[in-house]
Amino acid sequence: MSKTIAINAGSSSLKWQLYNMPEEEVIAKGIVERIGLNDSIFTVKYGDGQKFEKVEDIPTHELAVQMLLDELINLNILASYDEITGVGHRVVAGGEIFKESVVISEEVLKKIEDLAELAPLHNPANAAGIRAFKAILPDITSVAVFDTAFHSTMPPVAYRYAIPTEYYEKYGARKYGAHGTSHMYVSQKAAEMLGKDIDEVKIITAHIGNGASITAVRHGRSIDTSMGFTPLAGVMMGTRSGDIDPSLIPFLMEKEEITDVNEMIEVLNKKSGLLGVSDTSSDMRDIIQARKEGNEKAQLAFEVFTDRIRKYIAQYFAVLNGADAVVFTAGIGENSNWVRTAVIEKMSWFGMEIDESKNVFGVEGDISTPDSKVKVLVIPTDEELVIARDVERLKRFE
Ligand SMILES: Nc1ncnc2c1ncn2[C@@H]1O[C@H](COP(=O)(O)OP(=O)(O)O)[C@@H](O)[C@H]1O
Ligand SMILES: CC(=O)OP(=O)(O)O
Ligand SMILES: [Mg+2]
Repeated sequence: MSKTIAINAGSSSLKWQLYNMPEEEVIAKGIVERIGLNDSIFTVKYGDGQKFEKVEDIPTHELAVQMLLDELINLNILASYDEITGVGHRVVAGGEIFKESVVISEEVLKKIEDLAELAPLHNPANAAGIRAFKAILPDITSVAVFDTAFHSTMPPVAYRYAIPTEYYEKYGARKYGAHGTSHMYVSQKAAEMLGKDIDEVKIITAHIGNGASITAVRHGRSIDTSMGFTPLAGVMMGTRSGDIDPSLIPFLMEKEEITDVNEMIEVLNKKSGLLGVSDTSSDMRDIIQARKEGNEKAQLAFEVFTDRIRKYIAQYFAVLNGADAVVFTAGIGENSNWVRTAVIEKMSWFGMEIDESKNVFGVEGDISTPDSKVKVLVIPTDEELVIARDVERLKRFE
């Protein structure tokens, strides 16, 4: 038996799970939130229901990794680091270079860092996590699992932008998508739930967390997805605008006297979305609470958010020429019956109807009525498990 750790480093968080493999038994898991801000929150769950939490400033991903490795020993989860034989890291952008998971060499790591332009909020954090692990555990199998890999099957008709061809050819200016590990995992689960072979079904997957994207899946492959060249495009998110008219960028820069375009992109990445429209919060739980209290901006933010998701789902009915199921996953998709209802209730023409008695907090599985032609499914995602499986698979080739 060997232990494998899966690391999912986000722009401001680091989620991890430690497994006994190949049994896929979770030994411990944790999350470090608010990295780079004050009062970062460090949580570990282990044993039979034990929990460890501390709140202190954690300025970097390196420190977060160092702390989690220290606590594995301090909390007696591990007797020694020798028990860990593999680590898998989520990497958001793999560009056109990485179409599947790879063992991380120095050259691979350099390329991941070079791909930061395609995921400015994510790849630098992913690379920092990799470097921090390499420094402490240099000899274990280290694998990168790319968010973009599942989308590498998209046809040119989906991934090309209507801009001069030379920009695609010279710079790879195209759609890459993200959250692929999650879209793959939940679409496979959906086929199982429908009792059908993945090859026979058409599925629309809605990964709605702090970052959010919608994907059209046919024959188990991604054929279109809402995120673009970077994870800024597509539906509205917690702090990201999603699709906007690009002409707004120079217009707003002039009006606001912003001279650096990166500053403008930062506004679209970090000050927009739910936060920007509501002027209240980027967190859906706060938005739902505020709208209940009559906050009109929060109400509008909620409506724009669900409107954009509905429109992308509708688009993908056209791309797939129909679908067997729509899947909701990730923090909001799994937990918010309000969002699911708001998205689906205006889509009865598409053959979807939610059974509200099933659409409750904590539900998993089919939430549609028996008459609903297209099934509406809630499926918890598990990016960490897919990562751990890839480490196990690639270990054999080391
Ligand atoms: N019970 C809930 N109701 C509504 N939204 C929720 C609930 N629990 C979590 N969320 C939302 O999920 C989002 C975070 O999702 P998550 O998938 O963890 O994001 P990420 O991985 O991108 O950091 C937040 O907007 C949070 O408010
Ligand atoms: C790519 C992306 O948006 O990831 P996350 O949802 O973890 O921010
Ligand atoms: Mg996520």
